[in-house]
Amino acid sequence: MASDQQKKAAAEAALSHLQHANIVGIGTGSTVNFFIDALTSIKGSIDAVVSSSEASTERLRRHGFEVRELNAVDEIPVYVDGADEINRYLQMIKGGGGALTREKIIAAVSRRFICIADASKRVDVLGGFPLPVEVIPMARSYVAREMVKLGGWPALREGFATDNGNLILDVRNLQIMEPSHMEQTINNIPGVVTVGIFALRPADMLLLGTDQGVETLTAA
Ligand SMILES: O=C(CO)[C@H](O)[C@H](O)COP(=O)(O)O
Repeated sequence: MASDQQKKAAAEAALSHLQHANIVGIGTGSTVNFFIDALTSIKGSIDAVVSSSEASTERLRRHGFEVRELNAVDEIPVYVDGADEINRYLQMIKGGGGALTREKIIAAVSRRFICIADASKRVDVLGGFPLPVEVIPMARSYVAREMVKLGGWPALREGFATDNGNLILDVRNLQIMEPSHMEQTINNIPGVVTVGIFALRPADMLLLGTDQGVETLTAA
């Protein structure tokens, strides 16, 4: 099955895990785009959505969803988002689309985080995918040097600014054996807005599109 078909199958499977949530948190990326499209079939049962990026907001509005500011909601029952890599503990690397900061904030507010992904995203050790780090522009070189001290090879994502007006360093060559520790270490570097490791708040459930169908995984 092509990866797009796997993404679509995982996205559609997420519909049956919303459990009548009145507010749904929406991630960013091509898998989430399939989810947004599928969500239209139950639009009537959702009061509003909270979006993690301008791109998702635009798609949601086009489909007629009410997009609510995060500050206007107290709690989000369920958040659905993709991942660039995910391990057996449902810890992830995210940020391939550059929306990692807003994604991490919405994940923190949400009661349940459902990750939807194609089979290629499932890994034993995080770090094969270049780790995105959102940085304040004036700290770019300093943070890059700090990444080198950690053994990484940082590269500026050329011609890209996040929805928050910041830059992204994509860091290769990191074998992330202790994701929570690495998440804290990198987040503590002055100038880092967010690192794309989601380990301190992992997903609660993974819906993985595979050639054999959609597998449902909870943390090992
Ligand atoms: O973290 C993300 C965006 O910041 C995405 O969830 C991640 O990049 C996966 O994207 P896709 O569904 O297109 O493979």
